[in-house]
Amino acid sequence: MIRIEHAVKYLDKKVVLDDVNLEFEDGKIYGLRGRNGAGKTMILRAIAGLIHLKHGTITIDGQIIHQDIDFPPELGLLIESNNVLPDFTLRKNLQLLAKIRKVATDEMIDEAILRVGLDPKDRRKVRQYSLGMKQRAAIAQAIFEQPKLILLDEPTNAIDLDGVKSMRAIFEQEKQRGASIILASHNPEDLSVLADEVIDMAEGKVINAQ
Ligand SMILES: Nc1ncnc2c1ncn2[C@@H]1O[C@H](COP(=O)(O)OP(=O)(O)OP(=O)(O)O)[C@@H](O)[C@H]1O
Repeated sequence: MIRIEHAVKYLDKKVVLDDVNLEFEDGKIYGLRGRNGAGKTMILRAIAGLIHLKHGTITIDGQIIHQDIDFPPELGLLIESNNVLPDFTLRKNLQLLAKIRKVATDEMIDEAILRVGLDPKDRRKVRQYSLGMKQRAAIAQAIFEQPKLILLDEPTNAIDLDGVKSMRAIFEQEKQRGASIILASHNPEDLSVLADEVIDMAEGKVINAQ
């Protein structure tokens, strides 16, 4: 369970999170909707522990971010800029990350790469991938350790039509596995097909009551 209480964040003297209060139950998919600049990415960054709030708290299973823990303990993350290292193969990327938490085996890594429609034996560096392949690689990175919480910012961007369907199927399977997913999307179908609950945001505020 994730609880955001009175979250306030300023950037360049502008309020980007304005007294946000939200609760996310385990095992559900939540969609964040809103115009460019509404604060969707900021919410994801805050839950991931990537920004410090001016006021308020974010509690993950009873532990407060930046007080009890630095980051959510089991996190899969795909936020905006692609953070897959471009000068390694995707397999090497995931193997390097796997050394940190030591939960993912080589089999889990290969399975994640196959699930997103890429080839674990591909010798190309991620730099040489197409835009859509890079996005698939980022999805593989977000899911390969079977995390409890998955945060996805525009996960289906740049992915072809068939690919979008299979990525949505992956997110559904992750939910069935027990993961909680919070995704920001401008794709209405991502939200209508996937989300158990949609949260509307505008100007740093949540505008629909939960
Ligand atoms: N590095 C930054 N410095 C200053 N302001 C920022 C920075 N990053 C984001 N902002 C501001 O924070 C606000 C919320 O941005 P955020 O990226 O959360 O929006 P969003 O809802 O994800 O938009 P989009 O749909 O375009 O991805 C915007 O007003 C944006 O200008």
